[in-house]
Amino acid sequence: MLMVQAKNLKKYYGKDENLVKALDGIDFEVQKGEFVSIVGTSGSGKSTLLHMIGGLDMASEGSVNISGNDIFKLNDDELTIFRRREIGFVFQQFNLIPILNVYENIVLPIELDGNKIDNEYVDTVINTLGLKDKINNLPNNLSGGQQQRVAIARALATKPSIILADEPTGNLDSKTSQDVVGLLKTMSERFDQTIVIITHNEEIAQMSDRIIRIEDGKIVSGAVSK
Ligand SMILES: Nc1ncnc2c1ncn2[C@@H]1O[C@H](COP(=O)(O)OP(=O)(O)OP(=O)(O)O)[C@@H](O)[C@H]1O
Repeated sequence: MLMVQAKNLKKYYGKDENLVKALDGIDFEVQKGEFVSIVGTSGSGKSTLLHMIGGLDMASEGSVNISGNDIFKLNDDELTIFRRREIGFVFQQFNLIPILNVYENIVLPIELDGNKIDNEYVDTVINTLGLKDKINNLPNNLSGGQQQRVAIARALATKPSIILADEPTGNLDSKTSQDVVGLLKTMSERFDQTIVIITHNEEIAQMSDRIIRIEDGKIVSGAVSK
């Protein structure tokens, strides 16, 4: 089942002599349950691409369809709700709420959406990520790897169509990075969760099901699954 489809996606910044073609005609697809990495050198357009797929910024041209929704056709309010329900974000800086404990951080997006917590599912996520004995801790009392695992649990909590992770291992040492990405892979397999990560790190990328390579705003390989 097709989960993400980008068509002729372009993002231009500035104009005339200052024109930057951050994305210059991108086409790709991600199937449900795939764990895909997007790899490219600094400035190649990775973050811009992730922001487009996540509905955080508008494209100059082209379309992004997520789980049957043409996201650039949604108005601001619809897009806000769509993001909250259908997209789980994971960032390099974890972005946990310091005054909430681990459990409260994880279930916050469910509560913000006014939904009932599926305790069995949330417990399974917490256990699989090895966070069971940490649920009452505040984020500041956790290691970086543990904090990122909480951010992953929070992203999974609403059962989104897709998880988008922007350099999720950027603040972690290499052993912890491999552990965290290994857990993302497990989550993808166990819950048939679609996951797209951006990474500079070739070793991390090799752990994914497919690598999309981007250069100068264009995809050079891996645009569709084999
Ligand atoms: N808001 C902006 N205004 C102008 N140019 C921008 C803006 N955001 C990004 N760019 C330019 O677009 C290009 C792609 O940037 P982007 O951040 O997507 O690359 P990246 O591959 O994620 O880089 P990095 O790995 O360093 O984060 C770069 O040339 C960048 O300078």
